[in-house]
Amino acid sequence: MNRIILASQSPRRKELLTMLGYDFTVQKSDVDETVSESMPTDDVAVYLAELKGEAVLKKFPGNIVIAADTVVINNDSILGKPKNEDDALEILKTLSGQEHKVITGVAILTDDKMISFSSKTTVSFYDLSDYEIKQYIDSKEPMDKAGAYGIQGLGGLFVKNINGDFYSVMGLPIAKLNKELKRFLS
Ligand SMILES: Cc1cn([C@H]2C[C@H](O)[C@@H](COP(=O)(O)OP(=O)(O)OP(=O)(O)O)O2)c(=O)[nH]c1=O
Repeated sequence: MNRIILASQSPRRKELLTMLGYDFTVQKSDVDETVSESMPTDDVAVYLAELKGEAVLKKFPGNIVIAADTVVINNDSILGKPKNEDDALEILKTLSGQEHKVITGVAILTDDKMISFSSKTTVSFYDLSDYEIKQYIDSKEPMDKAGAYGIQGLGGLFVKNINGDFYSVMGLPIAKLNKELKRFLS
């Protein structure tokens, strides 16, 4: 059966794929997201999206799988999800007053073909006081998000400028995905 499966546990990705109007189910991928330090940081998101997609397709062959990964890159280092509140504080201090990159990689695959692409956005933050950061961490919003913030939530108050696709920062570049998915399915 050619059904669409979103290989993601992210509620944001589910919400965003719903906007495209396709029927789909959700399966989480459970892959080890450790990557080699020698991999160029700009390639990591696509690599992980492919890995997640392949893991889910292996369990559910014969379907169309969509997977994604979002990374925040600051001075060529990847800032993942915070391990704890102290880590969130460190990450947000690093992003304060600076410009960083957010790359979301997407893979679409079936048994016999796979396409992947990425969407890069530049985000700059206002200067953040320690008090503002601590208040934000108290909201718990940063804890399950790359770079310890959510542009779609209270984290949006930190954003001075964004150059690229808002939805890609949130986890899924829906306009590009819409075009690529149509092409993939035709
Ligand atoms: C920068 C940023 C990230 N995020 C989220 C998107 C992703 O869910 C998360 C990055 O982690 P990911 O590893 O890309 O995704 P995930 O673990 O949440 O879900 P899965 O691997 O099962 O698909 O950070 C936001 O929601 N808003 C933001 O502004």
